[in-house]
Amino acid sequence: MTASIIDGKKIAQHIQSTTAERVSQLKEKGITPGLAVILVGNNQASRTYVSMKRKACEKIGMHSVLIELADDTTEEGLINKVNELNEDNTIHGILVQLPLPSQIDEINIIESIDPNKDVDGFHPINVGRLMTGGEAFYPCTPYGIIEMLKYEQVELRGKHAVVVGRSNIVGKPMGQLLLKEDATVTYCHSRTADLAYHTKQADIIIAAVGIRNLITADHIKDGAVIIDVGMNRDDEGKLCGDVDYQNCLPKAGAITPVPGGVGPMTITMLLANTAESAERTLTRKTQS
Ligand SMILES: Nc1nc(=O)c2c([nH]1)NC[C@@H]1CN(c3ccc(C(=O)N[C@@H](CCC(=O)O)C(=O)O)cc3)C=[N+]21
Repeated sequence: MTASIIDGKKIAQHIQSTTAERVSQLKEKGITPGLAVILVGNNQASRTYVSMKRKACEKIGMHSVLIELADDTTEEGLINKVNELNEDNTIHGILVQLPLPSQIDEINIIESIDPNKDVDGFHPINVGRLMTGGEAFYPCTPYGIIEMLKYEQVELRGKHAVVVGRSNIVGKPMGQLLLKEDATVTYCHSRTADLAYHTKQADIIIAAVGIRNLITADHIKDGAVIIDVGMNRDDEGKLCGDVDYQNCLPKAGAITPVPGGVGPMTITMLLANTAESAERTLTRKTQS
C-alpha cells in the first residue's frame, strides 16, 4: 500500500471559505468578527506565526488587531491589556501568543482571558467543558485534526487512536476530542516504555512530541492513518515533523506532510472559533 497524502492546505482552504461565508452573514447582521493577537517581545518565530494569523483573518474579511508589547512587560501590564480586550465589544477572540517571557506566568495570563473570547481554548473553563460536554472552544490544533479526519472520511468510531504526546495544547485535548468521536484512545509520551508496542496497534496515530523521526515504519501497522503534529528542524534547518515521512509513506494508509498538513489547519480553526464567538454574541443578545 502507498499512503494517500492528506492535503492540509486544501482542507484549510475549504473550511476557510465556509468561515468567510459565516463572516459575511455576520456582517449583514452588523457584526464584524474581530480577533486580537497579543505579541510580547521580539521572538522571530512568533512574529512569523502572528503575521500568518493576521493575513488569514484579512483574507476572510475578519477584523484583526495586533498588540505588540515590550519584552520586559510585567504580568500585571499584560493582564491589564487582556482586561481591556475582555471589555471591548469589537473583539470576539483574544490570543496571547505563546511562549511568553519568563517573568510572566502563562497560567495566570490564560486565566485572565474571558472564556467566551478564549479562541485558543486554553482557559480551564474551556478545557473543563471539553471534558464535560458544555459549550466550549476547542484548542485549534486538535480541533483541526478532527476536521481533517472527518473531511477525509476516516472512520473514528470504535477505532484505536494512539496519541503520542501529552501537552495541554495538543496531546491532552486531542485524546478528549477523539473520545467524543467514539474512538478508543491510548496516550503515549516521552516516558512510555516500548512505544512501538502501542503505536503498532493503532488505526490512527497522532504524533505530537517534538522529536524528529520518532515514528518510523517499524512503529506502524499496515494502512494506519498517521497525523504528524511535529514542528522540528532538520540538519539543513528545514521544517520537519515527528514522523519519518519517506519511511512511513509506503506502509501507511494516509499521512499528513510537514509542512502543509496540520499547520494550516491550526490557523483555520482559530478563524472558525472567532466566527463562532461572534455568532454566540448574537444568540446571547436575542435571548436577553
Ligand atoms: N496562543 C497561541 N496559540 C497558537 O495557536 C500558537 C501559539 N500560541 N504559539 C505558537 C504555536 C505554533 N502555531 C502554528 C500555527 C500554524 C502553523 C503553520 O501554518 N505551519 C505551516 C508552515 C509554517 C512554516 O513553513 O514555517 C505548515 O505546517 O504547513 C505552524 C504553527 C500556533 N501556535
